[in-house]
Amino acid sequence: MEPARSLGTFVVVGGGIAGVTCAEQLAVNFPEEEILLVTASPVIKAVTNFKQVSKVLEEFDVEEQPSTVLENRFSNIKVIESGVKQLKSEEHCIFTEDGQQHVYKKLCLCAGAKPKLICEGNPYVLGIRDTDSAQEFQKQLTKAKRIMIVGNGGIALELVYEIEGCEVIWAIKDKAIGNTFFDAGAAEFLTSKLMSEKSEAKIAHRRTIYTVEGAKKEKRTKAKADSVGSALGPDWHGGLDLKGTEEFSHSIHIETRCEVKKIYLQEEFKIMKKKPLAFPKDQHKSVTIDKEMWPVYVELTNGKIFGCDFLVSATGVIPNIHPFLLGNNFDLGDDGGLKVDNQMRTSLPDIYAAGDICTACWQPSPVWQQMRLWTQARQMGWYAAKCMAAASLGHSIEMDFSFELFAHVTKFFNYKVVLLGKYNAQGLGSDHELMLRCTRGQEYVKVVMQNGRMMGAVLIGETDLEETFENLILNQMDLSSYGEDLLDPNIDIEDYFD
Ligand SMILES: Cc1cc2nc3c(=O)[nH]c(=O)nc-3n(C[C@H](O)[C@H](O)[C@H](O)COP(=O)(O)OP(=O)(O)OC[C@H]3O[C@@H](n4cnc5c(N)ncnc54)[C@H](O)[C@@H]3O)c2cc1C
Ligand SMILES: NC(=O)C1=CN([C@@H]2O[C@H](COP(=O)(O)OP(=O)(O)OC[C@H]3O[C@@H](n4cnc5c(N)ncnc54)[C@H](O)[C@@H]3O)[C@@H](O)[C@H]2O)C=CC1
Repeated sequence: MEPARSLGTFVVVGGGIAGVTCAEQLAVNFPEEEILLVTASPVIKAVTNFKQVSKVLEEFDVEEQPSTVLENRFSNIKVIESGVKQLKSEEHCIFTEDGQQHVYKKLCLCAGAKPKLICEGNPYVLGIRDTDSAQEFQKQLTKAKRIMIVGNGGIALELVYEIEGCEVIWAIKDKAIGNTFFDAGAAEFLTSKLMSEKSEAKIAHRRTIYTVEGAKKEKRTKAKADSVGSALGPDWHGGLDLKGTEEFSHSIHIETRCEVKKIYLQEEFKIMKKKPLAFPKDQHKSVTIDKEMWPVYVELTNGKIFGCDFLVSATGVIPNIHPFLLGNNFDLGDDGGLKVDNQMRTSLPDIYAAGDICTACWQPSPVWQQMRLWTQARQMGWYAAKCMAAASLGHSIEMDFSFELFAHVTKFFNYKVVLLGKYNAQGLGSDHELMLRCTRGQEYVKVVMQNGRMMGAVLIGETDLEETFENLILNQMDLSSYGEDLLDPNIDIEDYFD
Protein backbone atom coordinates (compact mmCIF):
# COMPACT_ATOMS: atom_id res chain seq x y z
CA MET A 1 0.00 0.00 0.00
CA GLU A 2 1.30 3.50 -0.84
CA PRO A 3 2.14 5.47 2.31
CA ALA A 4 0.51 8.82 2.97
CA ARG A 5 3.26 11.01 1.54
CA SER A 6 1.47 14.34 1.73
CA LEU A 7 1.53 14.18 5.53
CA GLY A 8 5.25 14.43 6.03
CA THR A 9 7.83 17.12 5.54
CA PHE A 10 11.25 17.15 3.91
CA VAL A 11 13.64 15.67 6.46
CA VAL A 12 17.43 15.80 6.26
CA VAL A 13 19.59 13.77 8.66
CA GLY A 14 23.07 15.09 9.50
CA GLY A 15 24.49 18.49 10.39
CA GLY A 16 27.68 18.17 8.34
CA ILE A 17 28.35 19.92 5.06
CA ALA A 18 26.17 17.55 3.01
CA GLY A 19 23.14 17.78 5.32
CA VAL A 20 23.30 21.52 5.93
CA THR A 21 23.76 22.31 2.23
CA CYS A 22 20.84 20.02 1.37
CA ALA A 23 18.56 21.59 4.00
CA GLU A 24 19.49 25.12 2.89
CA GLN A 25 18.76 24.34 -0.73
CA LEU A 26 15.42 22.73 0.12
CA ALA A 27 14.55 25.78 2.22
CA VAL A 28 15.22 28.02 -0.79
CA ASN A 29 13.19 25.80 -3.12
CA PHE A 30 10.23 25.47 -0.78
CA PRO A 31 10.03 28.71 1.19
CA GLU A 32 6.51 27.89 2.34
CA GLU A 33 7.39 24.49 3.78
CA GLU A 34 9.15 23.49 6.97
CA ILE A 35 12.42 21.61 6.45
CA LEU A 36 13.57 19.43 9.35
CA LEU A 37 17.28 18.97 9.92
CA VAL A 38 17.88 16.19 12.43
CA THR A 39 21.42 15.93 13.72
CA ALA A 40 23.28 14.10 16.46
CA SER A 41 25.86 16.87 16.88
CA PRO A 42 25.37 20.00 18.96
CA VAL A 43 26.75 22.20 16.19
CA ILE A 44 26.27 22.33 12.45
CA LYS A 45 28.74 22.98 9.64
CA ALA A 46 28.23 26.00 7.42
CA VAL A 47 29.96 26.80 4.14
CA THR A 48 31.03 30.45 4.08
CA ASN A 49 32.96 32.60 1.60
CA PHE A 50 32.20 30.17 -1.19
CA LYS A 51 34.31 30.93 -4.25
CA GLN A 52 34.08 29.21 -7.63
CA VAL A 53 37.79 29.29 -8.52
CA SER A 54 37.22 27.95 -12.03
CA LYS A 55 34.51 25.94 -13.78
CA VAL A 56 34.69 23.09 -11.29
CA LEU A 57 37.32 24.01 -8.71
CA GLU A 58 35.85 25.57 -5.63
CA GLU A 59 37.18 26.97 -2.38
CA PHE A 60 35.29 27.82 0.74
CA ASP A 61 35.66 28.31 4.43
CA VAL A 62 33.84 26.12 6.87
CA GLU A 63 32.40 27.29 10.14
CA GLU A 64 31.07 25.27 13.01
CA GLN A 65 28.02 27.15 14.21
CA PRO A 66 25.28 26.65 16.79
CA SER A 67 22.18 25.39 14.98
CA THR A 68 20.28 28.55 15.89
CA VAL A 69 22.43 30.46 13.38
CA LEU A 70 21.04 28.27 10.60
CA GLU A 71 17.48 28.64 11.90
CA ASN A 72 17.93 32.40 11.99
CA ARG A 73 19.15 32.48 8.42
CA PHE A 74 16.32 30.27 7.15
CA SER A 75 13.06 30.76 8.98
CA ASN A 76 11.67 27.55 7.47
CA ILE A 77 14.49 25.29 8.72
CA LYS A 78 13.96 23.62 12.07
CA VAL A 79 16.93 21.84 13.62
CA ILE A 80 16.32 18.89 15.92
CA GLU A 81 19.36 18.03 17.94
CA SER A 82 18.99 14.32 18.44
CA GLY A 83 20.41 11.21 16.80
CA VAL A 84 18.24 9.04 14.59
CA LYS A 85 18.06 5.59 16.13
CA GLN A 86 15.70 3.92 13.69
CA LEU A 87 14.23 4.33 10.25
CA LYS A 88 10.98 2.71 9.21
CA SER A 89 11.11 3.21 5.49
CA GLU A 90 7.75 1.61 4.72
CA GLU A 91 6.04 3.95 7.15
CA HIS A 92 8.11 6.94 5.98
CA CYS A 93 9.16 7.64 9.52
CA ILE A 94 12.31 8.18 11.60
CA PHE A 95 12.67 7.76 15.35
CA THR A 96 15.09 9.93 17.30
CA GLU A 97 16.88 9.35 20.59
CA ASP A 98 14.74 11.99 22.32
CA GLY A 99 11.75 9.67 21.87
CA GLN A 100 10.17 11.61 19.00
CA GLN A 101 9.13 10.35 15.61
CA HIS A 102 9.07 12.34 12.40
CA VAL A 103 7.14 11.46 9.28
CA TYR A 104 8.82 12.45 6.03
CA LYS A 105 7.64 12.77 2.49
CA LYS A 106 11.22 12.78 1.29
CA LEU A 107 14.26 12.00 3.41
CA CYS A 108 17.93 12.70 2.72
CA LEU A 109 20.46 10.73 4.77
CA CYS A 110 23.69 12.68 5.28
CA ALA A 111 25.08 11.01 8.42
CA GLY A 112 28.67 11.02 7.14
CA ALA A 113 31.23 8.40 8.03
CA LYS A 114 33.41 7.39 10.94
CA PRO A 115 37.09 6.45 11.15
CA LYS A 116 37.85 2.87 10.16
CA LEU A 117 40.26 2.04 12.97
CA ILE A 118 42.87 -0.71 12.72
CA CYS A 119 41.79 -1.85 16.15
CA GLU A 120 38.46 -0.98 17.82
CA GLY A 121 38.20 -0.37 21.55
CA ASN A 122 41.93 0.03 22.30
CA PRO A 123 42.38 3.31 24.24
CA TYR A 124 45.88 3.71 22.75
CA VAL A 125 44.53 3.74 19.18
CA LEU A 126 43.03 7.12 18.31
CA GLY A 127 41.00 8.12 15.26
CA ILE A 128 40.42 11.70 14.15
CA ARG A 129 37.06 12.75 12.79
CA ASP A 130 35.39 15.56 14.68
CA THR A 131 36.26 18.38 17.07
CA ASP A 132 36.11 16.12 20.12
CA SER A 133 38.40 13.46 18.70
CA ALA A 134 40.85 16.12 17.47
CA GLN A 135 40.94 17.67 20.94
CA GLU A 136 41.50 14.30 22.56
CA PHE A 137 44.39 13.71 20.17
CA GLN A 138 45.88 17.10 21.01
CA LYS A 139 45.58 16.38 24.74
CA GLN A 140 47.38 13.07 24.40
CA LEU A 141 50.05 14.63 22.19
CA THR A 142 51.03 17.21 24.82
CA LYS A 143 52.19 14.31 27.01
CA ALA A 144 53.80 12.27 24.24
CA LYS A 145 57.43 11.73 23.27
CA ARG A 146 56.79 9.29 20.47
CA ILE A 147 53.70 8.29 18.50
CA MET A 148 52.99 6.03 15.57
CA ILE A 149 50.82 7.12 12.64
CA VAL A 150 49.29 4.33 10.60
CA GLY A 151 47.77 5.08 7.18
CA ASN A 152 48.83 6.95 4.10
CA GLY A 153 45.96 9.23 3.14
CA GLY A 154 44.88 12.80 3.87
CA ILE A 155 44.98 12.75 7.67
CA ALA A 156 48.39 11.06 7.90
CA LEU A 157 49.89 13.48 5.36
CA GLU A 158 48.63 16.47 7.30
CA LEU A 159 49.69 15.14 10.70
CA VAL A 160 53.27 14.21 9.86
CA TYR A 161 53.82 17.72 8.62
CA GLU A 162 52.14 19.50 11.51
CA ILE A 163 53.38 17.58 14.55
CA GLU A 164 56.38 19.01 16.36
CA GLY A 165 58.30 18.08 19.48
CA CYS A 166 57.41 14.41 19.23
CA GLU A 167 59.02 11.53 17.39
CA VAL A 168 56.72 10.15 14.72
CA ILE A 169 56.96 6.67 13.29
CA TRP A 170 54.87 6.64 10.15
CA ALA A 171 53.87 3.13 9.08
CA ILE A 172 52.51 2.82 5.53
CA LYS A 173 51.40 -0.14 3.43
CA ASP A 174 52.80 1.32 0.24
CA LYS A 175 56.20 2.06 -1.25
CA ALA A 176 55.68 5.82 -1.22
CA ILE A 177 53.86 8.38 0.92
CA GLY A 178 50.39 9.76 0.19
CA ASN A 179 49.08 6.94 -1.98
CA THR A 180 45.49 8.20 -2.06
CA PHE A 181 46.58 11.49 -3.59
CA PHE A 182 49.89 10.95 -5.34
CA ASP A 183 52.16 8.72 -7.36
CA ALA A 184 55.72 7.93 -6.29
CA GLY A 185 57.14 10.96 -8.15
CA ALA A 186 55.02 13.47 -6.31
CA ALA A 187 55.67 11.60 -3.07
CA GLU A 188 59.42 11.94 -3.60
CA PHE A 189 58.97 15.67 -4.28
CA LEU A 190 57.07 16.08 -1.01
CA THR A 191 59.27 13.78 1.08
CA SER A 192 62.31 15.89 0.32
CA LYS A 193 60.41 18.90 1.61
CA LEU A 194 59.42 17.04 4.77
CA MET A 195 62.95 15.97 5.49
CA SER A 196 64.62 19.29 4.55
CA GLU A 197 62.27 21.50 6.52
CA LYS A 198 63.12 19.91 9.86
CA SER A 199 64.17 23.07 11.56
CA GLU A 200 62.90 25.75 9.20
CA ALA A 201 60.11 27.99 10.37
CA LYS A 202 56.94 27.22 8.46
CA ILE A 203 55.71 29.82 6.02
CA ALA A 204 52.10 30.81 6.29
CA HIS A 205 50.07 29.85 3.25
CA ARG A 206 46.47 30.71 2.56
CA ARG A 207 44.07 27.82 2.28
CA THR A 208 40.51 27.07 3.04
CA ILE A 209 39.88 27.95 6.63
CA TYR A 210 38.06 25.96 9.26
CA THR A 211 36.66 27.93 12.18
CA VAL A 212 34.67 27.15 15.28
CA GLU A 213 33.44 30.69 15.84
CA GLY A 214 30.46 30.71 18.13
CA ALA A 215 30.49 26.97 18.43
CA LYS A 216 33.26 26.95 20.99
CA LYS A 217 30.91 28.68 23.36
CA GLU A 218 28.61 25.66 23.17
CA LYS A 219 28.86 23.45 26.21
CA ARG A 220 29.28 19.82 25.27
CA THR A 221 27.56 17.49 27.66
CA LYS A 222 28.97 14.01 28.22
CA ALA A 223 26.14 12.50 26.20
CA LYS A 224 26.94 14.78 23.32
CA ALA A 225 30.65 14.10 23.47
CA ASP A 226 29.90 10.43 23.02
CA SER A 227 27.81 10.90 19.92
CA VAL A 228 29.22 11.33 16.44
CA GLY A 229 30.09 14.85 15.38
CA SER A 230 30.62 16.16 11.86
CA ALA A 231 33.89 15.54 10.11
CA LEU A 232 36.59 18.11 10.40
CA GLY A 233 37.92 19.63 7.24
CA PRO A 234 40.28 22.15 5.70
CA ASP A 235 42.82 23.51 8.17
CA TRP A 236 41.24 21.61 11.06
CA HIS A 237 44.63 21.56 12.79
CA GLY A 238 45.03 25.34 12.41
CA GLY A 239 43.58 26.02 15.86
CA LEU A 240 45.31 23.10 17.58
CA ASP A 241 48.78 23.23 19.04
CA LEU A 242 50.17 19.94 17.75
CA LYS A 243 53.22 19.80 19.95
CA GLY A 244 54.65 16.91 21.90
CA THR A 245 56.87 17.18 24.94
CA GLU A 246 60.21 17.79 23.21
CA GLU A 247 61.84 20.93 21.81
CA PHE A 248 62.42 19.98 18.18
CA SER A 249 60.55 20.41 14.94
CA HIS A 250 59.94 17.39 12.69
CA SER A 251 61.36 14.03 13.66
CA ILE A 252 59.86 11.45 11.35
CA HIS A 253 60.80 7.92 10.55
CA ILE A 254 58.88 6.22 7.72
CA GLU A 255 58.39 2.44 7.65
CA THR A 256 57.14 1.48 4.18
CA ARG A 257 55.36 -1.65 2.90
CA CYS A 258 54.14 -2.79 6.28
CA GLU A 259 51.02 -3.01 8.38
CA VAL A 260 50.36 -3.33 12.07
CA LYS A 261 50.54 -6.97 13.10
CA LYS A 262 49.90 -6.64 16.82
CA ILE A 263 49.67 -4.04 19.54
CA TYR A 264 50.91 -4.97 23.03
CA LEU A 265 50.31 -3.12 26.26
CA GLN A 266 53.44 -2.56 28.37
CA GLU A 267 52.72 -5.33 30.88
CA GLU A 268 51.94 -7.82 28.16
CA PHE A 269 55.07 -6.85 26.26
CA LYS A 270 57.40 -7.20 29.26
CA ILE A 271 56.77 -10.92 29.51
CA MET A 272 57.25 -11.46 25.78
CA LYS A 273 60.98 -10.77 25.86
CA LYS A 274 60.86 -9.29 22.34
CA LYS A 275 63.32 -6.55 21.36
CA PRO A 276 61.89 -3.13 20.48
CA LEU A 277 63.90 -0.83 18.20
CA ALA A 278 65.07 2.64 19.14
CA PHE A 279 63.87 5.56 17.01
CA PRO A 280 66.11 5.54 13.92
CA LYS A 281 67.43 9.12 14.04
CA ASP A 282 69.98 8.54 11.33
CA GLN A 283 69.15 6.22 8.42
CA HIS A 284 72.85 5.39 7.94
CA LYS A 285 73.58 4.21 11.48
CA SER A 286 72.64 0.72 12.56
CA VAL A 287 69.43 0.49 14.54
CA THR A 288 69.78 -0.06 18.26
CA ILE A 289 67.55 -1.69 20.83
CA ASP A 290 65.26 0.65 22.73
CA LYS A 291 65.84 0.64 26.50
CA GLU A 292 63.01 3.03 27.33
CA MET A 293 59.63 1.77 28.58
CA TRP A 294 56.56 2.74 26.56
CA PRO A 295 52.83 2.45 27.26
CA VAL A 296 52.33 0.41 24.06
CA TYR A 297 54.44 -1.59 21.64
CA VAL A 298 53.56 -2.08 18.01
CA GLU A 299 54.73 -5.06 16.03
CA LEU A 300 54.76 -4.42 12.29
CA THR A 301 54.39 -7.05 9.57
CA ASN A 302 58.04 -6.40 8.59
CA GLY A 303 59.04 -7.83 11.97
CA LYS A 304 60.09 -4.51 13.55
CA ILE A 305 58.72 -3.51 16.93
CA PHE A 306 58.52 0.08 18.19
CA GLY A 307 57.35 1.39 21.52
CA CYS A 308 55.28 4.58 21.61
CA ASP A 309 52.85 6.60 23.71
CA PHE A 310 49.90 5.95 21.38
CA LEU A 311 48.92 5.31 17.75
CA VAL A 312 46.81 7.33 15.35
CA SER A 313 44.83 5.16 12.99
CA ALA A 314 44.41 7.34 9.91
CA THR A 315 43.17 4.44 7.85
CA GLY A 316 40.12 5.74 6.04
CA VAL A 317 36.43 5.90 6.87
CA ILE A 318 33.32 3.73 6.90
CA PRO A 319 29.92 5.23 6.10
CA ASN A 320 27.60 5.74 9.09
CA ILE A 321 24.75 3.57 7.89
CA HIS A 322 24.17 1.53 11.01
CA PRO A 323 21.17 3.40 12.51
CA PHE A 324 19.26 3.14 9.25
CA LEU A 325 19.65 -0.53 8.46
CA LEU A 326 17.30 -2.42 10.77
CA GLY A 327 14.34 -3.61 8.71
CA ASN A 328 15.40 -1.66 5.62
CA ASN A 329 16.87 -3.46 2.68
CA PHE A 330 19.20 -0.80 1.27
CA ASP A 331 21.53 -1.66 -1.61
CA LEU A 332 25.05 -1.09 -0.31
CA GLY A 333 28.28 -0.34 -2.17
CA ASP A 334 31.50 -2.32 -1.68
CA ASP A 335 32.77 0.45 0.56
CA GLY A 336 29.72 0.08 2.81
CA GLY A 337 27.92 3.23 1.63
CA LEU A 338 24.27 3.60 0.62
CA LYS A 339 24.20 3.20 -3.14
CA VAL A 340 22.73 6.25 -4.89
CA ASP A 341 21.74 6.71 -8.53
CA ASN A 342 22.12 9.78 -10.71
CA GLN A 343 19.22 11.45 -8.87
CA MET A 344 20.89 10.75 -5.46
CA ARG A 345 18.15 8.21 -4.71
CA THR A 346 18.95 5.20 -2.57
CA SER A 347 17.32 1.87 -3.41
CA LEU A 348 14.36 2.67 -1.11
CA PRO A 349 11.47 4.94 -2.13
CA ASP A 350 11.73 8.62 -1.19
CA ILE A 351 15.08 8.15 0.55
CA TYR A 352 18.04 10.07 -0.82
CA ALA A 353 21.62 10.16 0.46
CA ALA A 354 24.55 12.57 0.03
CA GLY A 355 28.12 13.07 1.23
CA ASP A 356 30.36 10.53 2.96
CA ILE A 357 27.47 8.15 3.72
CA CYS A 358 26.71 7.38 0.08
CA THR A 359 28.35 5.42 -2.71
CA ALA A 360 27.88 6.97 -6.14
CA CYS A 361 26.55 4.25 -8.42
CA TRP A 362 25.69 6.13 -11.54
CA GLN A 363 27.74 5.78 -14.72
CA PRO A 364 30.30 8.49 -13.98
CA SER A 365 31.91 10.86 -16.44
CA PRO A 366 35.24 9.33 -17.61
CA VAL A 367 37.12 11.94 -15.57
CA TRP A 368 35.19 11.89 -12.30
CA GLN A 369 35.42 9.60 -9.30
CA GLN A 370 33.95 9.71 -5.87
CA MET A 371 36.25 10.57 -2.98
CA ARG A 372 35.00 11.32 0.50
CA LEU A 373 35.83 15.00 0.48
CA TRP A 374 34.37 18.22 1.74
CA THR A 375 33.75 19.57 -1.76
CA GLN A 376 31.88 16.46 -2.87
CA ALA A 377 29.79 16.53 0.31
CA ARG A 378 28.71 20.08 -0.57
CA GLN A 379 28.05 19.31 -4.22
CA MET A 380 26.09 16.15 -3.41
CA GLY A 381 24.03 17.86 -0.69
CA TRP A 382 23.12 20.67 -3.06
CA TYR A 383 22.33 18.34 -5.95
CA ALA A 384 20.31 15.94 -3.76
CA ALA A 385 18.09 18.84 -2.69
CA LYS A 386 17.59 19.81 -6.35
CA CYS A 387 16.66 16.20 -7.18
CA MET A 388 14.25 15.95 -4.23
CA ALA A 389 12.60 19.18 -5.30
CA ALA A 390 12.27 18.07 -8.92
CA ALA A 391 10.92 14.65 -7.92
CA SER A 392 8.27 16.16 -5.71
CA LEU A 393 7.10 18.13 -8.75
CA GLY A 394 7.10 14.92 -10.79
CA HIS A 395 10.27 15.20 -12.88
CA SER A 396 13.97 14.47 -12.79
CA ILE A 397 16.96 16.68 -13.55
CA GLU A 398 20.24 16.46 -15.46
CA MET A 399 23.35 15.49 -13.55
CA ASP A 400 25.01 18.59 -12.16
CA PHE A 401 28.06 19.95 -13.97
CA SER A 402 30.26 19.54 -10.87
CA PHE A 403 30.22 15.77 -11.47
CA GLU A 404 31.73 16.17 -14.95
CA LEU A 405 35.28 16.49 -13.68
CA PHE A 406 36.93 15.47 -10.42
CA ALA A 407 38.60 18.55 -8.98
CA HIS A 408 40.14 18.96 -5.54
CA VAL A 409 42.27 21.76 -4.20
CA THR A 410 44.03 21.35 -0.89
CA LYS A 411 47.37 21.88 0.81
CA PHE A 412 49.95 19.31 1.75
CA PHE A 413 53.30 20.13 3.34
CA ASN A 414 52.50 23.79 2.81
CA TYR A 415 52.20 23.38 -0.96
CA LYS A 416 49.03 24.13 -2.84
CA VAL A 417 47.88 20.84 -4.37
CA VAL A 418 45.36 20.61 -7.21
CA LEU A 419 44.09 17.25 -8.40
CA LEU A 420 42.11 17.01 -11.61
CA GLY A 421 40.30 14.13 -13.32
CA LYS A 422 42.09 10.78 -13.33
CA TYR A 423 45.07 12.37 -11.63
CA ASN A 424 46.58 9.01 -10.75
CA ALA A 425 45.49 7.35 -14.00
CA GLN A 426 42.80 5.55 -11.96
CA GLY A 427 41.09 2.91 -14.10
CA LEU A 428 43.04 3.79 -17.26
CA GLY A 429 45.00 0.53 -17.29
CA SER A 430 48.42 0.59 -18.92
CA ASP A 431 47.13 2.48 -21.94
CA HIS A 432 48.22 5.96 -20.86
CA GLU A 433 51.28 8.20 -20.79
CA LEU A 434 52.56 10.56 -18.15
CA MET A 435 54.28 13.88 -18.71
CA LEU A 436 56.21 15.48 -15.91
CA ARG A 437 57.76 18.78 -15.01
CA CYS A 438 59.43 19.22 -11.66
CA THR A 439 61.50 21.93 -10.02
CA ARG A 440 62.69 20.65 -6.66
CA GLY A 441 61.29 22.65 -3.77
CA GLN A 442 59.07 24.66 -6.08
CA GLU A 443 56.61 22.80 -8.25
CA TYR A 444 55.61 19.37 -9.51
CA VAL A 445 53.37 19.07 -12.55
CA LYS A 446 52.15 15.76 -13.89
CA VAL A 447 49.62 15.19 -16.63
CA VAL A 448 47.99 11.90 -17.56
CA MET A 449 47.39 11.51 -21.30
CA GLN A 450 45.41 8.89 -23.18
CA ASN A 451 45.07 8.81 -26.98
CA GLY A 452 46.40 12.36 -27.13
CA ARG A 453 43.75 13.61 -24.69
CA MET A 454 44.39 14.95 -21.24
CA MET A 455 42.67 12.76 -18.63
CA GLY A 456 44.08 14.08 -15.40
CA ALA A 457 46.70 16.22 -13.68
CA VAL A 458 48.50 16.72 -10.38
CA LEU A 459 49.67 20.28 -9.79
CA ILE A 460 51.81 20.96 -6.73
CA GLY A 461 53.01 24.49 -5.98
CA GLU A 462 51.90 27.78 -7.55
CA THR A 463 51.71 26.45 -11.10
CA ASP A 464 48.81 28.60 -12.29
CA LEU A 465 47.88 25.82 -14.69
CA GLU A 466 44.65 24.62 -13.11
CA GLU A 467 42.20 26.56 -15.24
CA THR A 468 43.85 25.73 -18.54
CA PHE A 469 44.20 22.05 -17.66
CA GLU A 470 40.67 21.89 -16.38
CA ASN A 471 39.48 23.15 -19.78
CA LEU A 472 41.72 20.74 -21.66
CA ILE A 473 40.39 17.79 -19.68
CA LEU A 474 36.79 18.93 -20.06
CA ASN A 475 36.94 19.60 -23.80
CA GLN A 476 39.01 16.45 -24.56
CA MET A 477 40.85 18.25 -27.35
CA ASP A 478 43.40 16.16 -29.25
CA LEU A 479 46.74 17.47 -27.97
CA SER A 480 49.00 14.99 -29.80
CA SER A 481 50.56 17.66 -31.97
CA TYR A 482 51.75 19.69 -28.97
CA GLY A 483 53.81 16.85 -27.52
CA GLU A 484 56.10 17.90 -24.69
CA ASP A 485 55.42 21.59 -25.37
CA LEU A 486 52.40 21.17 -23.17
CA LEU A 487 54.62 21.36 -20.12
CA ASP A 488 57.36 23.61 -21.46
CA PRO A 489 57.70 26.37 -18.86
CA ASN A 490 58.90 28.79 -21.58
CA ILE A 491 55.65 28.50 -23.49
CA ASP A 492 52.66 30.33 -22.17
CA ILE A 493 50.23 27.51 -22.53
CA GLU A 494 47.21 29.70 -21.79
CA ASP A 495 47.89 31.68 -24.98
CA TYR A 496 48.02 28.42 -26.93
CA PHE A 497 44.50 27.46 -26.10
CA ASP A 498 42.77 30.82 -25.90
C1 LIG B 1 40.58 15.29 9.99
C2 LIG B 1 39.88 15.45 8.67
C3 LIG B 1 40.37 16.36 7.75
C4 LIG B 1 39.73 16.51 6.51
N1 LIG B 1 40.24 17.41 5.62
C5 LIG B 1 39.62 17.59 4.43
C6 LIG B 1 40.12 18.53 3.49
O1 LIG B 1 41.12 19.20 3.74
N2 LIG B 1 39.46 18.68 2.32
C7 LIG B 1 38.35 17.96 2.03
O2 LIG B 1 37.77 18.15 0.96
N3 LIG B 1 37.85 17.06 2.91
C8 LIG B 1 38.46 16.85 4.09
N4 LIG B 1 37.97 15.93 4.97
C9 LIG B 1 36.79 15.14 4.57
C10 LIG B 1 35.51 15.93 4.83
O3 LIG B 1 35.55 16.50 6.12
C11 LIG B 1 34.29 15.00 4.69
O4 LIG B 1 34.32 14.37 3.44
C12 LIG B 1 33.00 15.80 4.77
O5 LIG B 1 32.99 16.65 5.88
C13 LIG B 1 31.80 14.86 4.84
O6 LIG B 1 30.65 15.61 5.10
P1 LIG B 1 29.29 14.90 5.46
O7 LIG B 1 28.29 15.99 5.65
O8 LIG B 1 28.98 13.84 4.47
O9 LIG B 1 29.55 14.12 6.83
P2 LIG B 1 29.94 14.63 8.29
O10 LIG B 1 30.66 15.90 8.27
O11 LIG B 1 30.56 13.46 8.97
O12 LIG B 1 28.53 14.93 8.98
C14 LIG B 1 27.68 13.91 9.39
C15 LIG B 1 26.62 14.50 10.29
O13 LIG B 1 25.67 13.50 10.59
C16 LIG B 1 25.41 13.48 11.97
N5 LIG B 1 24.97 12.13 12.33
C17 LIG B 1 25.68 10.98 12.33
N6 LIG B 1 24.89 9.95 12.70
C18 LIG B 1 23.67 10.48 12.93
C19 LIG B 1 22.44 9.93 13.36
N7 LIG B 1 22.28 8.63 13.62
N8 LIG B 1 21.39 10.76 13.51
C20 LIG B 1 21.51 12.08 13.27
N9 LIG B 1 22.65 12.64 12.86
C21 LIG B 1 23.71 11.85 12.70
C22 LIG B 1 26.72 13.91 12.61
O14 LIG B 1 26.51 14.41 13.91
C23 LIG B 1 27.15 15.00 11.63
O15 LIG B 1 26.53 16.21 11.93
C24 LIG B 1 38.59 15.74 6.20
C25 LIG B 1 38.09 14.83 7.14
C26 LIG B 1 38.73 14.68 8.36
C27 LIG B 1 38.19 13.69 9.36
N1 LIG C 1 43.42 17.61 2.48
C1 LIG C 1 42.51 16.70 2.23
O1 LIG C 1 41.94 16.64 1.17
C2 LIG C 1 42.17 15.75 3.32
C3 LIG C 1 41.15 14.84 3.16
N2 LIG C 1 40.81 14.00 4.16
C4 LIG C 1 39.68 13.05 3.97
O2 LIG C 1 39.24 12.61 5.24
C5 LIG C 1 38.92 11.23 5.23
C6 LIG C 1 39.70 10.46 6.26
O3 LIG C 1 41.12 10.57 6.01
P1 LIG C 1 42.09 9.31 6.09
O4 LIG C 1 41.77 8.47 7.29
O5 LIG C 1 43.47 9.80 5.91
O6 LIG C 1 41.60 8.40 4.86
P2 LIG C 1 42.14 8.17 3.38
O7 LIG C 1 41.10 7.38 2.70
O8 LIG C 1 42.62 9.44 2.77
O9 LIG C 1 43.43 7.26 3.59
C7 LIG C 1 43.40 6.01 4.23
C8 LIG C 1 44.79 5.39 4.16
O10 LIG C 1 44.88 4.31 5.06
C9 LIG C 1 45.48 3.21 4.40
N3 LIG C 1 44.98 2.00 5.07
C10 LIG C 1 43.73 1.50 5.03
N4 LIG C 1 43.65 0.41 5.82
C11 LIG C 1 44.87 0.24 6.38
C12 LIG C 1 45.42 -0.71 7.29
N5 LIG C 1 44.68 -1.69 7.82
N6 LIG C 1 46.72 -0.58 7.64
C13 LIG C 1 47.48 0.41 7.13
N7 LIG C 1 47.01 1.33 6.28
C14 LIG C 1 45.73 1.25 5.90
C15 LIG C 1 45.11 3.36 2.95
O11 LIG C 1 46.03 2.69 2.13
C16 LIG C 1 45.19 4.87 2.80
O12 LIG C 1 46.49 5.25 2.57
C17 LIG C 1 39.17 10.76 3.81
O13 LIG C 1 37.93 10.79 3.15
C18 LIG C 1 40.11 11.82 3.23
O14 LIG C 1 39.97 11.99 1.85
C19 LIG C 1 41.49 13.99 5.34
C20 LIG C 1 42.49 14.88 5.56
C21 LIG C 1 42.92 15.83 4.57
